[in-house]
Amino acid sequence: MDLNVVSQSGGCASSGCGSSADRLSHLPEAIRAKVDNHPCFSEDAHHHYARMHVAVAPACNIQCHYCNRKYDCSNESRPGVVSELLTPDRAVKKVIAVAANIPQMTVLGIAGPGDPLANPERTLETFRQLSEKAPDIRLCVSTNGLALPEVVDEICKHNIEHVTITINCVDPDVGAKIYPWIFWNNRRVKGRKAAEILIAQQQKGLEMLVERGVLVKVNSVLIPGVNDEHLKEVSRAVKAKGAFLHNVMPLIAEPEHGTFYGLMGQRGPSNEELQTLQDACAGDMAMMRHCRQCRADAVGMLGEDRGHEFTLDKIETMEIDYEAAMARRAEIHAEIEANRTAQRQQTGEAFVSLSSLKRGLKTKAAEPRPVLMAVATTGGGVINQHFGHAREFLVYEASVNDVRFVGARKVDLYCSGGDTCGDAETTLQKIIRTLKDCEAVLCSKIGYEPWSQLEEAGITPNGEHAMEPIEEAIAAVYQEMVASGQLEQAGAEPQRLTA
Ligand SMILES: C[S@@+](CC[C@H](N)C(=O)[O-])C[C@H]1O[C@@H](n2cnc3c(N)ncnc32)[C@H](O)[C@@H]1O
Ligand code: SF4
Repeated sequence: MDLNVVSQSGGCASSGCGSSADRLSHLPEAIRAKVDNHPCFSEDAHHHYARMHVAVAPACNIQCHYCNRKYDCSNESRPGVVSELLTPDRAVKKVIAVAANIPQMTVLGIAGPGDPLANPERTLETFRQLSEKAPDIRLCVSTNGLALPEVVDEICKHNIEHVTITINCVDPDVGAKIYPWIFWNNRRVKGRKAAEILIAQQQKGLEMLVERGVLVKVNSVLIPGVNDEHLKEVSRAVKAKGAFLHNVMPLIAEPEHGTFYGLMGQRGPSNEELQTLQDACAGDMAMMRHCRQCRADAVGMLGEDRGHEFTLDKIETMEIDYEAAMARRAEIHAEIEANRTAQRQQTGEAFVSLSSLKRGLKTKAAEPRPVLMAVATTGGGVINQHFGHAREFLVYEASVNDVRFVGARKVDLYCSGGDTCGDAETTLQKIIRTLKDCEAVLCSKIGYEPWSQLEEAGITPNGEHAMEPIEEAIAAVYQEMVASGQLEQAGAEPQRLTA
């Protein structure tokens, strides 16, 4: 997570080399303690800790042109999608079962499938029971913000320290193109007026939460041609009000989802468009780039879904002693933290080496160009996944200044056995297209076929850094590339590493 600029923390500004874990160290202790093991609020934490959502909130008080909660597919990971709705009692049972079986699970979020605050009794009852029965789990909630100001105090009563508000605009003319209606004071309000009310409530809710010391993440859906340029203004506005993090997410719009945008042929942004906008907003605001746009009943590490292991029939049969589970969880968290410290030290050494490379450059123009590299990992902050088993690749940008995470890219599984058969493009070709702007792919192992096709496409496969911390491995590969002279920029003085 790029935390070079952090507003709610009191305005920390750092620059120069530093791993994502190190960047957390610039935060005031009280804030670091809140995000350090929160996979959605800290990029570094998402390598080590898991989250879950419980689907207790079916209704919504507004309509967004990109949302249709009726369309469900159990194989699909997308916001608003769920397999089964839960009562608060059942949700609590499920959370306890998951926490006992997945000790890395530190966060329980309520994010739908509708709006949690349009279902206040169900949402608050779930939080009330959990804060009593599972006090070691962080609670958070995700909302469109319409009902937020009225429930802020109630939320704070349940010890909720993290809230996400979806803010797609601060201009009602833009809002009128995203929201056809809201339900407000027992009637339906449409068009510009609806957007005006929604925006005012969101901004008021944000201010109230910040005043009470709650960390606020703002989600914005990037809708090309509708709010793309406008999101920079949104970023500035929410930063000024004290938001902690801005998460610009790509619109998902397929005709078969039955949404207005899907049916109208509205497209989502490309990876490049998303990254360009995130970079443009980053000057003003700390950006989240590791969001996986989870289902409203997701369970596990970000990017994975273990919900099928915890269906109602399965949890009914589980006998859990949560006192004992809490002790075990604490032990495992201590192990995770010991590993993170060791990784931080290793990565720190690689960054010292990058810094000396930068100092050795004669001029700015002589700097080797930055490159993108993709990584296959199952978590733990290390390169530990076979190329063929990856369902997503994490993409990092390496330069002489830094190694920074820029995003996760989903792919179809290469080793699924059902590749070519009649498709115009094979699974491997699709993966290569997804990674076409990357210079290298780092994984634990890779087969002969993908190796040769990646090379042919100009992407260097690399299996030499298995089990190494990700950022350390990337820094090492980058330095090898610089040493070989392959990253020299046109017109710049040639640079060679001597060591
Ligand atoms: C399903 S919503 C639930 C919480 C709440 N109702 C809200 O909208 O903030 C979770 C997040 O997914 C986003 N989302 C929903 N449908 C989406 C889509 N088709 N494309 C991109 N983001 C979407 C929402 O904007 C929101 O930020
Ligand atoms: S506010 Fe959330 S649940 Fe409601 S329509 Fe929009 S995305 Fe869907």
